[in-house]
Amino acid sequence: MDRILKVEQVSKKYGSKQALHNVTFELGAGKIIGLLGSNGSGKSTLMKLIAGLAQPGSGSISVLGTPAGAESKSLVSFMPDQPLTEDWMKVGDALRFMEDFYPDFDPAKARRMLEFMKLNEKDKVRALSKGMNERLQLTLALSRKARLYLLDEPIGGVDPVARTKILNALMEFYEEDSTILLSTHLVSDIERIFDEVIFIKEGELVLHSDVEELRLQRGKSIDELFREVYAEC
Ligand SMILES: Nc1ncnc2c1ncn2[C@@H]1O[C@H](COP(=O)(O)OP(=O)(O)OP(=O)(O)O)[C@@H](O)[C@H]1O
Repeated sequence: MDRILKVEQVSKKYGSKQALHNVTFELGAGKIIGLLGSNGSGKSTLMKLIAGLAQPGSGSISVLGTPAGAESKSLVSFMPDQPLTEDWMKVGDALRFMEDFYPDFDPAKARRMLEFMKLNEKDKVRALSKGMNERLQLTLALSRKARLYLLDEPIGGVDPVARTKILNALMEFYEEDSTILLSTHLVSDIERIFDEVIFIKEGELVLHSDVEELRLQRGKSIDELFREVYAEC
């Protein structure tokens, strides 16, 4: 396996709250992986650690052999659950900001994505609906040339039609030798795009599997399995 990400025995506490406990997994190249878990299970914390924006209490994370942190930032594009943009910006300003900040930002790809997303460079960011804003954030994150894309709840608060549009954009603009780790708790709408899934529950990894194998072994959809695992959450 061409390994992109290695997470080894990672734990993280906030005060006395154990947000992650002994999480270990590896991801290969060219895959879309669903990071699935109910609210508060530790998905965003794990994403931030992989992005190098916070440090684990113990354990280690590396991206293509480089420890997560300042040096791995050129390999990882992160779409956090909070927008990357400022309210005063127009969509075009957001593109220019990304271009100034990230040498690997591809403005031509961003413009193609904007067109697909039906966004206009003259649109004001603060006037965008939640769904349109998520389309913009996804455009910004996917227009960098990274090896690993971390998308934290990219379909969080939007209706099913907008979700389909966002997922179609993901499939259309995804670079096939890169890896996407996408967190969500809205499993049924999105499971069709996953090659692998990771289930995280109360800070612990409870399952990491290839989606086809899982469907064959258990004879259930990922959504059905998700509902079983998180039934009491
Ligand atoms: N900065 C923080 N300070 C204290 N506790 C935190 C902090 N960030 C997260 N937590 C706690 O850590 C646990 C994991 O939170 P996290 O945001 O990683 O979960 P999540 O799976 O992303 O949840 P959601 O789906 O609701 O976004 C939760 O119990 C949360 O309350």
